[in-house]
Amino acid sequence: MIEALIRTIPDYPKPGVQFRDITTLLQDRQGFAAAIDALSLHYTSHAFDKVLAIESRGFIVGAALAIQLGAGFVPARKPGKLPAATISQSYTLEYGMDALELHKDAIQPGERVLLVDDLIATGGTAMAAVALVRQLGGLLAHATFIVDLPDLGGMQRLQSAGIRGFALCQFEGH
Ligand SMILES: O=P(O)(O)OC[C@H]1O[C@H](OP(=O)(O)OP(=O)(O)O)[C@H](O)[C@@H]1O
Ligand SMILES: Nc1ncnc2[nH]cnc12
Repeated sequence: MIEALIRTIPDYPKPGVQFRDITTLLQDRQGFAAAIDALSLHYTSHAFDKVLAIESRGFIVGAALAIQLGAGFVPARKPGKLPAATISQSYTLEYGMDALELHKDAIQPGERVLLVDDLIATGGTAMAAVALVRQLGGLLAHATFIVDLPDLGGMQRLQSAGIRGFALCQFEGH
């Protein structure tokens, strides 16, 4: 059901990319709630101090999930957006390059962190977030997504870093 509510836009933002658009899921009141419930249900036997979500689509999923899991919310933002002292990590995307920043005081050493984004493709974005959390001494063993694009290998990269990834649905191809 969740998969059926996600729209595919061919050749966006550049030729060859099949863009998996979650806005059609978010605008469906039952679909959005079902997605957050399913992600939350997956972690009933876990305890997290913080949900760390990635700008910008990750914020939508991460904020809702943080409330359901009873965790604090930490935004990982694109460069120049966070007002206090930050650490930074650059990465490559399916369609470009970018960087992520985290407030230095957003995570305390030993805190258990759940990484949240709407989608994992190459895993470049998620791995940058992992590096930032670990630099601050956070414990990051789980990452969760609505969509996984398995052909791009992101989940395997997470697994190699000792992180257990979970996604509600998969789309084959790019
Ligand atoms: O696994 P990867 O290859 O790193 O790609 C996944 C990332 O790409 C998208 O974000 P995007 O950078 O397009 O930003 P947005 O959320 O602001 O649209 C998506 O929301 C993930 O964060
Ligand atoms: N194919 C894709 N669809 C939507 N978001 C993405 N982020 C990276 N690749 C993507």
